[in-house]
Amino acid sequence: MNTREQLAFKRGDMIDSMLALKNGEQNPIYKFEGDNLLAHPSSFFIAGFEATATTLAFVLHDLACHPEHQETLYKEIQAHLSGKEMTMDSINELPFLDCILTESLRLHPPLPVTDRIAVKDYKVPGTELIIEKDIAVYVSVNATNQDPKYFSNPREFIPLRTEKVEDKKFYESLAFGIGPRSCIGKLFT
Ligand code: HEM
Repeated sequence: MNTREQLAFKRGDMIDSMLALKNGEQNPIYKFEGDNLLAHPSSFFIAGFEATATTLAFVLHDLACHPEHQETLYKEIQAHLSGKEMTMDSINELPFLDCILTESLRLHPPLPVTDRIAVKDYKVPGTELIIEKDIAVYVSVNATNQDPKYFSNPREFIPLRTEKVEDKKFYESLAFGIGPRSCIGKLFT
């Protein structure tokens, strides 16, 4: 960041955004400087790197176990990308690749547990269980992603799933979490 600032060189990337926050008007409660500033790119790196690497490893594993899907994906890539520059937009036009990633993430979520803190007392419907305010709640992503209520043959790798979105409580799966604190990087992936 110091080097970028000294060279006054802009790339429109995250470092530029961090410098804009550092040099902009500061909120006295949370100042974008020192460790506070450093924490943001660090959390992006930590949150993004391992999860992406694990996802890719499992996608390759699933494709190796299912050569028929590997062949379909290969043909899709050839048809759309052969002889063209590979860009974010062109990669986003590969629907079967999306299905492969989504299904692999459903079966092998790199973060198999997500957590929240109850903001108020909550009675779990249909039970006598009360989750009290301030209690940490851990949600098993694997249990939801492999629940036969939402996914037929849940342990099978089926990229072209036919469940209707309206029949499911969750669109796709919980691999990127859910709600306002869901994964900020999911659109990059
Ligand atoms: C396939 C790759 C990835 C998977 C499966 C994944 C999964 C997740 C999950 C499950 C969460 C917790 C969400 C929740 O509790 O509801 C999360 C949070 C987060 N992820 Fe990812 N992630 C991936 C890639 C990335 C990348 C590439 C970045 C950064 C560029 C990133 C940055 C973050 C950050 C900053 C959070 C915390 C969000 C918050 O607390 O508001 N992730 N991710």
